[in-house]
Amino acid sequence: MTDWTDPDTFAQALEQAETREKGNYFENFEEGDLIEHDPGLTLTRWGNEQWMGQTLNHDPAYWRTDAAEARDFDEPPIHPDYLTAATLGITVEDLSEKGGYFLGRTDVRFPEAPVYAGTELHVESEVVDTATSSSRPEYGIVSWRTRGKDPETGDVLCSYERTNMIPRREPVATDGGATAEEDDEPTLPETFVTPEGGYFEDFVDALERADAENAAVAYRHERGRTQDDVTVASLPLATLNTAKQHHNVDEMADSPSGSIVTYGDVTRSTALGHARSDEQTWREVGFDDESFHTFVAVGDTVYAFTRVLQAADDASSDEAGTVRFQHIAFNQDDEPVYSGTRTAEIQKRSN
Ligand SMILES: C/C(=C\C(=O)O)C(=O)SCCNC(=O)CCNC(=O)[C@H](O)C(C)(C)COP(=O)(O)OP(=O)(O)OC[C@H]1O[C@@H](n2cnc3c(N)ncnc32)[C@H](O)[C@@H]1OP(=O)(O)O
Repeated sequence: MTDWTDPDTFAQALEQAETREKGNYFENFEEGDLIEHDPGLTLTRWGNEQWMGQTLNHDPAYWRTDAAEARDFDEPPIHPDYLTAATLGITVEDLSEKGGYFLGRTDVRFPEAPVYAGTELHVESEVVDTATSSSRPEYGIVSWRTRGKDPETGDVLCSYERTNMIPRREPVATDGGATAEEDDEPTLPETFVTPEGGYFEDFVDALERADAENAAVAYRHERGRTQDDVTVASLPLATLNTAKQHHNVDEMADSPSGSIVTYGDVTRSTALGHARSDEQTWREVGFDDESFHTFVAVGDTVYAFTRVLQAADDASSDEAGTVRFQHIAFNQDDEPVYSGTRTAEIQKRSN
């Protein structure tokens, strides 16, 4: 009788067998398609704390009841970074498990009301754009509008538009992409101003000083977080993110990165954690123009750099003001790995 586990026999069996594939190719997506994602998860306090702890998001309002109550929360809520990562993680099986790269995201928005542990997350996505990648014939570029909902109330808890490169079943002829233009000389302001503290007034004051001196409010944060198996593989899996980029070393050996890479939401949340450690965050409003510039892998260290763009006294609470930042995550070689703008309400000093 044939022993199917004999190595030579089994090698032949593998050659003959068809693979039951996962995920979708570029050709499977058509503008207007609405996809309801089967996976869903209950946002737990454990998942929240695991995410926040590993990404150095230590805002006490998300950890301690008294600090939560001081911010008008009933209890420590689910952190917006974990909510965003879970909303995206659930979509990967349908949208991007086939491979390709998470290029960017914009219009990330949260409602004013906090989300609490115990909420079940249901997620749907709509294909909003499909485009040819002129530089990479084996890929197309797909954008989706995704909404994470509380099925009990129907409330949208997190929404955004995300863009990925997605492998094509059949490569197409392309024009090879535009040739890179010569970069202009960088024209950075001569002076960088650093806020003296982390309250709203400190950002307003820094912007006023920068305006008077024709300078920028820009500074780096000291903390760094080296990527390890937990951040690269465990955190995305905990959000049901099935992208092989994060947990299949064997498959990734032949990819441009050569190995598994950090989930984009871990990279950005880590950089944001560093930035938030130097401010008095009141509430996250949203994120725009997020881009992932290059891979982050096990052994790389994620640092953060912040520019303060704008401040306005128009927050949802009298106790805070609104500040718009640009955050840039960078690695140990000073290469930008992520950038995005963030609108957040920052606590006022008087409180
Ligand atoms: C969840 C998840 C995966 C998943 O979801 O399952 C993940 O977490 S995975 C980890 C996080 N992720 C990364 O680690 C990627 C980091 N990144 C890179 O390693 C490089 O970026 C690259 C190798 C991908 C490309 O490298 P590159 O070829 O040199 O890059 P570019 O030429 O800039 O972009 C090529 C084409 O994408 C267009 N393009 C770029 N950005 C945007 C955008 N924001 N919106 C719309 N189109 C965009 C561009 O317009 C060009 O289009 P054309 O092909 O038509 O010219």
